Amino acid sequence: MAPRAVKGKSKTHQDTGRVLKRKRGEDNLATLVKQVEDLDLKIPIKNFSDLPLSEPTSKGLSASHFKTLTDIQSRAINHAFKGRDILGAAKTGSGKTLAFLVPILENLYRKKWTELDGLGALVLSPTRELAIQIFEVLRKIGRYHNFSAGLVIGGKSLREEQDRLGRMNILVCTPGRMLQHLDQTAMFETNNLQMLILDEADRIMDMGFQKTVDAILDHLPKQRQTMLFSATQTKKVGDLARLSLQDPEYVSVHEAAASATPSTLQQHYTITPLPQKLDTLWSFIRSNLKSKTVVFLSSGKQVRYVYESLRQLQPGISLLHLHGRQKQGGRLDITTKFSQAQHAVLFATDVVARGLDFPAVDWVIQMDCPEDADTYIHRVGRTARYERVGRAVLFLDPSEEKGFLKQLEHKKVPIEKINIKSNKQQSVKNQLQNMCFKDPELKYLGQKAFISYCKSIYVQKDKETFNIKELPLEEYAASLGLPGAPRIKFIKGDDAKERKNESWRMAHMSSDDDSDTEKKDKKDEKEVRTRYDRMFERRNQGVLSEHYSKLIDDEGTMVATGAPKDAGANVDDEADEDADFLSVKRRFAAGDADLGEKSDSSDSEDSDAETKTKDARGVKMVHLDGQDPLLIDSKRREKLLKSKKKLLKFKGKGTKLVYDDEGNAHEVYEMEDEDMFKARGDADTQREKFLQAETERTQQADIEDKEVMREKRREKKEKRKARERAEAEAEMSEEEGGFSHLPHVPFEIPGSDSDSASEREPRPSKKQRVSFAEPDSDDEPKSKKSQASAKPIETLADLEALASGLLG
Ligand SMILES: Nc1ncnc2c1ncn2[C@@H]1O[C@H](COP(=O)(O)OP(=O)(O)OP(=O)(O)O)[C@@H](O)[C@H]1O
Repeated sequence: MAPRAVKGKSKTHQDTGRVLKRKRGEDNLATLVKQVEDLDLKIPIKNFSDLPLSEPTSKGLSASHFKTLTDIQSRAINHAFKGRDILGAAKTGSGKTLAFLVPILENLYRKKWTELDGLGALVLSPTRELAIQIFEVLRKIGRYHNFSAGLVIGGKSLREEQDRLGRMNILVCTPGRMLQHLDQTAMFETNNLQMLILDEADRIMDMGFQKTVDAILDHLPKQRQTMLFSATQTKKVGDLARLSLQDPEYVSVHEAAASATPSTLQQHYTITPLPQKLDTLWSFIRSNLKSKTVVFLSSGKQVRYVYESLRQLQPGISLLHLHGRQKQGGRLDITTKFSQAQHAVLFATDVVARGLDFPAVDWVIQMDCPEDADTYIHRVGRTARYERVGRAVLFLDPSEEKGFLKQLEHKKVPIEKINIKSNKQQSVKNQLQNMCFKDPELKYLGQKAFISYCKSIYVQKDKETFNIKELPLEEYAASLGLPGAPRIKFIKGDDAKERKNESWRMAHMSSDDDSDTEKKDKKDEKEVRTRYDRMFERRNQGVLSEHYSKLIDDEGTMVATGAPKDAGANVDDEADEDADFLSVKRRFAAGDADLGEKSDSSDSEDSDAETKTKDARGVKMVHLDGQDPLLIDSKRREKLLKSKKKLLKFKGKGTKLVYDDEGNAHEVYEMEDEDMFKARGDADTQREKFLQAETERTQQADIEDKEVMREKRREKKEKRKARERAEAEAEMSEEEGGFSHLPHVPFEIPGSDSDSASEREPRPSKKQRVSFAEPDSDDEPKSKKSQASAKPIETLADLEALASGLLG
């Protein structure tokens, strides 16, 4: 008996303690709400400790070592606390992220937001990398809160995300994926949303995202708090109207400042004619091996080529590259590697131009001129972040100088001209040419890079700065190591014709010359062709050029590739070794099949549906049922054609049949007997009837779906009310001197055991704390450490695992 009495007594004490704790929590919350109401917006706040903050946020901020507020934080957070719509503009690296994350946590906390309330805040980011970064900061400072938070950026199964989305309080996402969920995830409701945040707002509101963002906005309640942040803020009336902003507070930190860029940033430009850019970049990298540098290029293809080619030249510093076409896992690995590196060069497109906070970047090099001054500001903002120093250099072609400097001046960007020391300039042109000749893949990348660069110039709106006709394209192609400027299809008009003819004329220049014609005839007689002849025939035959012609001297040997002259003498030997790889005879059309004869039996292992032949000149061909013959013009192609899986592509998909009871095969959809069809009335009436029946069916389904949703909502509400009633009763009994067995912990997220909200008990007996797990600071007690600690995120898988943990 006695032990039971002790146990009963201690339980009573526990319950009383819990009730008191809850009461204290309620009182603190009421005080917090009052402090926020009384907040004087005119008094700037210096320290986070001076802000009316909840305990979990205060702890999260100090554990992340944030003590004093930056300007934008000091001017935006208090307005945001009061529920105002905000247009926040501040220089790059000035701490805009916390300026919206702290209000998210605090505003939801003061509203006692729980899982049952659904989505409370939505943060939109233009890129996945930025979304991940924002989510990580949220995890850090929100680690002591109980909100559930999720990252929705695509790159993984929609189904997996769908299951968890309905239980999120805070979401950080990219617009495309968000819209997909809003359209397709039945249990995902946003009608309770309190806050919408657009980071890099001007980018999100611009043309590229316009339709997606408008469609997202259609799903969101009009009554909400909306906050927009960017270093280059939009104030376009149209944009503000689209977002239904209500009397927004324009918080601009740098509007009155002398410059739009951080004062700790040194900015320079150098006039580098297009054909010298790569040499200049190489020279820069070679003389800054102990630096961390981001190099911006205008397209993913440019990035790939510059990365691949310079990597092969082994500059003595680690090189990385990042562009939007890479797989998400790889992208995350690269950002992590670059963040952690002390010295490295990252070649990137504008996918990293905005928002990314790589630590300690020394240099930003803009090898390709950005499309406008805003993009320039964001790019250079990857260095000189939060009071650190940094340097930026912009490479300008002489034709770009006037127009672009005007733009920069207009945007208050202070920039000075510098010259490259000629004794430091190294040329890689010859090496690149050599590499491109040896490696057709590299040459191919180079050609793609060339074309995409030209395209990027051609599509620019600012014709004062970007004029493709003023660019020395032939020399530029040579500087990339290419044997001539690839033909550019998108340049229309007379000019294009000229170029095309020029290119053709160059390619056939030797045959115009009598002596060369003689040699050519002799050459044809003996069928002796060099490796390079074959290489040029193999790919991009339209690319033959003056440059290539120059590279081949009268004897047909190579002279100008940087390779020793007698290397040319060995060319034929090498060519023999590589005969299969290089014996490409694309000029024989596949339709020339009747020239062919059956190949020998060694090829007979291939499927029955295909037969192999050789044409009169020995080129192998594969004949597939009912298809034009496919040419085997290289080893690679031959291998490809041996793969049955790959051959399926050429064979068509086959037809699906269904069998009736007698075993007769039928098409899945067969034409009905015409008489029977007519017997049922004329086609229009039948169509009408069909449409009507389908409309009724979908309407009925819609009604049923809505009923199910209503029922689920009703259940949720009832459970919530039941819980509140129970809490009220508990308090009553406390006041009456009794105690309650029902503990109350505000902002609790129910445990992860059950899948749907409707299955969960209104007050789970064992609660699972869901926190923004993060390695703890040393000063935390051990027990708490275990709650909030997690291993640092290194891969996408880690991040996903973490998100799953949060989403439970
Ligand atoms: N109050 C603060 N105290 C100390 N460091 C801070 C504070 N606020 C932000 N920082 C740091 O400053 C850096 C830049 O912050 P953040 O990424 O939020 O800048 P931003 O204004 O969003 O930049 P961008 O315009 O490039 O997106 C980060 O490393 C962040 O940790």
